[in-house]
Amino acid sequence: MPSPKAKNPGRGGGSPVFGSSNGRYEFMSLTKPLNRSSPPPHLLQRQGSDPNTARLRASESPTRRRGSSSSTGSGQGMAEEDGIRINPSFIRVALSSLLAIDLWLSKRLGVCACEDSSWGSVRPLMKLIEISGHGIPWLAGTAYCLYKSDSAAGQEVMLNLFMGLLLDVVLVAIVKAVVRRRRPAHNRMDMFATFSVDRYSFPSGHATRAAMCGRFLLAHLVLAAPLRVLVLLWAVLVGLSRVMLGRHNVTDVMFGFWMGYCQYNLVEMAWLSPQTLQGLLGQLI
Ligand SMILES: CC(C)=CCC/C(C)=C/COP(=O)(O)O
Repeated sequence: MPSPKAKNPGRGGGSPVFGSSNGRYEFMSLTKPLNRSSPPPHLLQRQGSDPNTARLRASESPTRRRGSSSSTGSGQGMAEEDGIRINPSFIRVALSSLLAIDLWLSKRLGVCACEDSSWGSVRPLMKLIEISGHGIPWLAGTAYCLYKSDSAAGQEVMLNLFMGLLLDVVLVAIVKAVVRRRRPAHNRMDMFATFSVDRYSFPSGHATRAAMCGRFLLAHLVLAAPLRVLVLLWAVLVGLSRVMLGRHNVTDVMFGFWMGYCQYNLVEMAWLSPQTLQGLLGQLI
Protein backbone atom coordinates (compact mmCIF):
# COMPACT_ATOMS: atom_id res chain seq x y z
CA MET A 1 0.00 0.00 0.00
CA PRO A 2 1.46 3.43 -0.86
CA SER A 3 2.35 5.42 2.18
CA PRO A 4 -0.09 8.22 2.97
CA LYS A 5 2.88 10.51 3.17
CA ALA A 6 3.90 9.77 -0.38
CA LYS A 7 0.31 10.22 -1.51
CA ASN A 8 0.02 13.64 0.08
CA PRO A 9 3.42 15.29 -0.04
CA GLY A 10 1.88 18.69 0.68
CA ARG A 11 1.71 17.83 4.36
CA GLY A 12 5.48 17.42 4.58
CA GLY A 13 7.02 15.55 7.51
CA GLY A 14 3.79 13.71 8.38
CA SER A 15 0.43 15.24 9.08
CA PRO A 16 -0.15 17.01 12.36
CA VAL A 17 -2.84 14.43 13.04
CA PHE A 18 -1.01 11.15 12.66
CA GLY A 19 2.56 12.18 12.24
CA SER A 20 5.41 13.29 14.39
CA SER A 21 8.08 15.83 13.61
CA ASN A 22 10.41 13.11 12.27
CA GLY A 23 7.83 12.09 9.68
CA ARG A 24 7.04 8.69 11.27
CA TYR A 25 3.54 7.75 12.34
CA GLU A 26 2.80 7.48 16.01
CA PHE A 27 -0.09 5.95 17.90
CA MET A 28 -1.61 8.01 20.65
CA SER A 29 -3.32 6.45 23.67
CA LEU A 30 -7.08 6.81 23.75
CA THR A 31 -7.20 6.34 27.51
CA LYS A 32 -4.27 8.47 28.75
CA PRO A 33 -5.09 12.19 28.61
CA LEU A 34 -2.63 14.29 26.68
CA ASN A 35 -0.44 16.69 28.59
CA ARG A 36 -2.18 19.86 27.53
CA SER A 37 0.15 22.16 29.44
CA SER A 38 3.09 21.48 27.15
CA PRO A 39 1.93 19.98 23.88
CA PRO A 40 4.65 18.76 21.53
CA PRO A 41 5.69 21.28 18.91
CA HIS A 42 3.93 19.43 16.05
CA LEU A 43 0.65 19.58 17.93
CA LEU A 44 1.19 23.23 18.84
CA GLN A 45 1.11 23.87 15.12
CA ARG A 46 -2.59 23.04 15.22
CA GLN A 47 -3.37 25.98 17.44
CA GLY A 48 -1.82 28.45 15.03
CA SER A 49 -3.73 30.92 12.96
CA ASP A 50 -1.93 30.09 9.72
CA PRO A 51 -4.68 29.79 7.07
CA ASN A 52 -3.02 26.73 5.47
CA THR A 53 -3.00 24.92 8.77
CA ALA A 54 -6.60 25.91 9.32
CA ARG A 55 -7.55 24.52 5.93
CA LEU A 56 -5.82 21.22 6.70
CA ARG A 57 -7.55 21.11 10.04
CA ALA A 58 -10.95 21.56 8.44
CA SER A 59 -10.36 18.66 6.09
CA GLU A 60 -9.12 16.23 8.75
CA SER A 61 -12.29 15.27 10.55
CA PRO A 62 -15.91 15.90 9.69
CA THR A 63 -16.74 15.67 13.39
CA ARG A 64 -14.27 18.43 14.12
CA ARG A 65 -15.95 20.61 11.53
CA ARG A 66 -19.42 19.85 12.83
CA GLY A 67 -18.78 19.85 16.54
CA SER A 68 -15.96 22.31 17.11
CA SER A 69 -18.00 24.67 19.32
CA SER A 70 -19.19 21.90 21.68
CA SER A 71 -15.73 20.48 22.34
CA THR A 72 -13.61 23.59 22.74
CA GLY A 73 -12.39 24.20 26.22
CA SER A 74 -13.32 20.70 27.41
CA GLY A 75 -10.54 18.20 28.14
CA GLN A 76 -12.86 15.29 27.51
CA GLY A 77 -13.94 16.79 24.21
CA MET A 78 -10.31 17.06 23.16
CA ALA A 79 -9.64 13.43 24.13
CA GLU A 80 -12.66 12.36 22.09
CA GLU A 81 -11.28 14.31 19.19
CA ASP A 82 -7.97 12.50 19.57
CA GLY A 83 -9.88 9.22 19.43
CA ILE A 84 -11.59 10.28 16.23
CA ARG A 85 -8.24 11.27 14.79
CA ILE A 86 -6.68 7.89 15.53
CA ASN A 87 -9.49 5.82 14.06
CA PRO A 88 -8.74 6.33 10.34
CA SER A 89 -5.14 5.32 10.96
CA PHE A 90 -6.22 2.24 12.92
CA ILE A 91 -8.66 1.25 10.19
CA ARG A 92 -5.92 1.70 7.59
CA VAL A 93 -3.53 -0.55 9.52
CA ALA A 94 -6.27 -3.15 10.07
CA LEU A 95 -7.19 -3.09 6.38
CA SER A 96 -3.61 -3.43 5.17
CA SER A 97 -3.05 -6.33 7.58
CA LEU A 98 -6.21 -8.02 6.29
CA LEU A 99 -5.08 -7.48 2.71
CA ALA A 100 -1.63 -8.87 3.47
CA ILE A 101 -3.18 -11.99 5.05
CA ASP A 102 -5.57 -12.26 2.10
CA LEU A 103 -2.74 -12.14 -0.47
CA TRP A 104 -0.59 -14.59 1.49
CA LEU A 105 -3.42 -17.08 2.03
CA SER A 106 -4.65 -16.81 -1.57
CA LYS A 107 -1.15 -17.53 -2.87
CA ARG A 108 -0.82 -20.53 -0.52
CA LEU A 109 -4.23 -21.87 -1.61
CA GLY A 110 -3.61 -21.31 -5.34
CA VAL A 111 -2.38 -24.88 -5.67
CA CYS A 112 -3.91 -25.46 -9.13
CA ALA A 113 -2.90 -22.14 -10.65
CA CYS A 114 -0.98 -23.96 -13.40
CA GLU A 115 -0.18 -27.50 -14.50
CA ASP A 116 3.13 -27.62 -12.64
CA SER A 117 1.68 -26.27 -9.38
CA SER A 118 1.64 -28.68 -6.43
CA TRP A 119 -1.94 -29.81 -7.21
CA GLY A 120 -1.65 -29.18 -10.95
CA SER A 121 -3.18 -32.57 -11.77
CA VAL A 122 -6.52 -31.47 -10.20
CA ARG A 123 -6.67 -28.42 -12.47
CA PRO A 124 -8.94 -30.02 -15.13
CA LEU A 125 -11.48 -30.94 -12.43
CA MET A 126 -11.34 -27.41 -11.02
CA LYS A 127 -11.93 -26.02 -14.51
CA LEU A 128 -14.97 -28.25 -14.85
CA ILE A 129 -16.34 -26.82 -11.58
CA GLU A 130 -15.52 -23.37 -12.95
CA ILE A 131 -17.69 -24.01 -16.03
CA SER A 132 -20.52 -25.30 -13.82
CA GLY A 133 -20.69 -21.85 -12.21
CA HIS A 134 -20.20 -19.82 -15.40
CA GLY A 135 -22.95 -17.38 -16.42
CA ILE A 136 -23.45 -18.64 -19.96
CA PRO A 137 -24.48 -22.25 -19.12
CA TRP A 138 -26.71 -20.92 -16.34
CA LEU A 139 -28.45 -18.36 -18.57
CA ALA A 140 -28.77 -20.78 -21.47
CA GLY A 141 -30.00 -23.63 -19.24
CA THR A 142 -32.57 -21.44 -17.51
CA ALA A 143 -33.84 -20.03 -20.82
CA TYR A 144 -34.17 -23.59 -22.15
CA CYS A 145 -36.13 -24.75 -19.05
CA LEU A 146 -38.34 -21.66 -19.33
CA TYR A 147 -39.09 -22.48 -22.95
CA LYS A 148 -39.73 -26.16 -22.25
CA SER A 149 -41.76 -25.68 -19.06
CA ASP A 150 -45.45 -26.47 -19.56
CA SER A 151 -46.70 -25.41 -16.12
CA ALA A 152 -47.36 -21.81 -15.05
CA ALA A 153 -45.53 -22.41 -11.76
CA GLY A 154 -42.47 -23.77 -13.54
CA GLN A 155 -42.39 -20.84 -15.94
CA GLU A 156 -42.70 -18.38 -13.07
CA VAL A 157 -39.75 -19.93 -11.21
CA MET A 158 -37.56 -20.12 -14.30
CA LEU A 159 -38.38 -16.57 -15.34
CA ASN A 160 -37.39 -15.24 -11.92
CA LEU A 161 -34.19 -17.28 -11.95
CA PHE A 162 -33.38 -15.84 -15.37
CA MET A 163 -33.99 -12.28 -14.12
CA GLY A 164 -31.83 -13.02 -11.07
CA LEU A 165 -28.99 -14.23 -13.29
CA LEU A 166 -29.18 -11.07 -15.41
CA LEU A 167 -29.20 -8.93 -12.28
CA ASP A 168 -26.14 -10.82 -11.03
CA VAL A 169 -24.18 -10.23 -14.25
CA VAL A 170 -24.98 -6.50 -14.18
CA LEU A 171 -24.24 -5.96 -10.46
CA VAL A 172 -20.97 -7.89 -10.57
CA ALA A 173 -19.85 -5.94 -13.67
CA ILE A 174 -20.62 -2.64 -11.91
CA VAL A 175 -18.73 -3.56 -8.72
CA LYS A 176 -15.77 -4.91 -10.72
CA ALA A 177 -15.61 -1.74 -12.81
CA VAL A 178 -15.73 0.46 -9.71
CA VAL A 179 -13.27 -1.48 -7.51
CA ARG A 180 -10.87 -2.54 -10.31
CA ARG A 181 -8.91 -5.01 -8.22
CA ARG A 182 -6.49 -6.97 -10.37
CA ARG A 183 -6.57 -10.75 -10.39
CA PRO A 184 -3.77 -12.48 -8.44
CA ALA A 185 -0.38 -12.40 -10.17
CA HIS A 186 -0.25 -16.22 -10.23
CA ASN A 187 -3.51 -16.49 -12.24
CA ARG A 188 -3.32 -17.67 -15.85
CA MET A 189 -6.01 -15.85 -17.80
CA ASP A 190 -7.25 -18.91 -19.70
CA MET A 191 -10.89 -18.68 -18.62
CA PHE A 192 -13.78 -19.67 -20.85
CA ALA A 193 -15.80 -16.74 -22.33
CA THR A 194 -14.78 -13.65 -20.38
CA PHE A 195 -15.68 -10.00 -20.89
CA SER A 196 -13.47 -6.95 -20.50
CA VAL A 197 -14.58 -6.36 -16.93
CA ASP A 198 -13.54 -9.91 -16.03
CA ARG A 199 -9.91 -8.90 -15.93
CA TYR A 200 -10.83 -7.60 -12.47
CA SER A 201 -11.28 -9.96 -9.59
CA PHE A 202 -13.46 -8.27 -6.95
CA PRO A 203 -15.98 -9.77 -6.41
CA SER A 204 -15.93 -13.29 -7.81
CA GLY A 205 -18.83 -13.57 -10.25
CA HIS A 206 -18.78 -17.34 -9.85
CA ALA A 207 -19.16 -16.98 -6.08
CA THR A 208 -22.08 -14.52 -6.37
CA ARG A 209 -23.82 -16.84 -8.82
CA ALA A 210 -23.17 -19.95 -6.72
CA ALA A 211 -24.59 -18.28 -3.59
CA MET A 212 -27.61 -16.79 -5.36
CA CYS A 213 -28.47 -19.87 -7.43
CA GLY A 214 -27.80 -22.18 -4.49
CA ARG A 215 -30.28 -20.27 -2.34
CA PHE A 216 -32.73 -20.09 -5.23
CA LEU A 217 -32.64 -23.84 -5.89
CA LEU A 218 -32.97 -24.70 -2.21
CA ALA A 219 -35.96 -22.37 -1.83
CA HIS A 220 -37.86 -23.14 -5.03
CA LEU A 221 -37.15 -26.74 -5.95
CA VAL A 222 -38.46 -29.65 -3.96
CA LEU A 223 -35.24 -31.58 -3.41
CA ALA A 224 -34.47 -34.62 -1.31
CA ALA A 225 -31.96 -34.08 1.52
CA PRO A 226 -28.94 -35.58 -0.35
CA LEU A 227 -29.60 -33.25 -3.28
CA ARG A 228 -29.84 -30.26 -0.96
CA VAL A 229 -26.45 -31.19 0.48
CA LEU A 230 -25.11 -31.54 -3.06
CA VAL A 231 -26.30 -28.02 -3.94
CA LEU A 232 -24.52 -26.61 -0.87
CA LEU A 233 -21.39 -28.60 -1.63
CA TRP A 234 -21.39 -27.38 -5.23
CA ALA A 235 -21.62 -23.73 -4.11
CA VAL A 236 -18.74 -24.17 -1.66
CA LEU A 237 -16.65 -26.01 -4.30
CA VAL A 238 -17.24 -23.26 -6.87
CA GLY A 239 -15.90 -20.70 -4.38
CA LEU A 240 -12.95 -22.86 -3.34
CA SER A 241 -12.02 -23.61 -6.95
CA ARG A 242 -11.73 -19.87 -7.69
CA VAL A 243 -8.93 -19.54 -5.14
CA MET A 244 -7.31 -22.90 -5.98
CA LEU A 245 -7.18 -21.99 -9.68
CA GLY A 246 -5.54 -18.71 -8.69
CA ARG A 247 -8.38 -16.72 -10.26
CA HIS A 248 -9.26 -14.90 -7.06
CA ASN A 249 -8.11 -13.85 -3.64
CA VAL A 250 -10.00 -15.24 -0.66
CA THR A 251 -11.73 -11.88 0.03
CA ASP A 252 -13.08 -11.75 -3.56
CA VAL A 253 -14.84 -15.06 -2.96
CA MET A 254 -16.03 -14.23 0.57
CA PHE A 255 -17.50 -10.94 -0.63
CA GLY A 256 -18.94 -12.71 -3.69
CA PHE A 257 -20.77 -15.21 -1.47
CA TRP A 258 -22.17 -12.39 0.64
CA MET A 259 -23.20 -10.39 -2.43
CA GLY A 260 -24.90 -13.41 -4.02
CA TYR A 261 -26.72 -14.13 -0.77
CA CYS A 262 -28.05 -10.54 -0.76
CA GLN A 263 -28.90 -10.70 -4.48
CA TYR A 264 -31.25 -13.57 -3.72
CA ASN A 265 -33.07 -11.29 -1.25
CA LEU A 266 -33.45 -8.76 -4.10
CA VAL A 267 -34.88 -11.45 -6.38
CA GLU A 268 -37.41 -12.38 -3.70
CA MET A 269 -38.35 -8.72 -3.17
CA ALA A 270 -38.84 -8.08 -6.88
CA TRP A 271 -40.47 -11.48 -7.56
CA LEU A 272 -42.36 -11.44 -10.84
CA SER A 273 -45.72 -13.15 -10.46
CA PRO A 274 -47.71 -14.23 -13.57
CA GLN A 275 -50.09 -11.31 -12.88
CA THR A 276 -47.24 -8.77 -12.79
CA LEU A 277 -45.85 -10.30 -15.93
CA GLN A 278 -49.18 -10.13 -17.72
CA GLY A 279 -49.55 -6.50 -16.66
CA LEU A 280 -46.04 -5.68 -17.94
CA LEU A 281 -46.62 -7.49 -21.23
CA GLY A 282 -50.03 -5.80 -21.58
CA GLN A 283 -48.34 -2.40 -21.23
CA LEU A 284 -45.68 -3.31 -23.79
CA ILE A 285 -48.10 -4.65 -26.43
C1 LIG B 1 -21.45 -12.55 -19.11
C2 LIG B 1 -21.69 -13.87 -18.59
C3 LIG B 1 -22.98 -14.45 -18.91
C4 LIG B 1 -20.81 -14.52 -17.84
C5 LIG B 1 -19.49 -14.07 -17.43
C6 LIG B 1 -18.99 -15.14 -16.56
C7 LIG B 1 -17.63 -14.84 -16.03
C8 LIG B 1 -16.49 -15.03 -16.91
C9 LIG B 1 -17.53 -14.40 -14.77
C10 LIG B 1 -16.27 -14.12 -14.09
O1 LIG B 1 -16.28 -14.86 -12.92
P1 LIG B 1 -15.17 -14.63 -11.83
O2 LIG B 1 -15.30 -13.21 -11.37
O3 LIG B 1 -15.52 -15.59 -10.73
O4 LIG B 1 -13.86 -14.94 -12.44
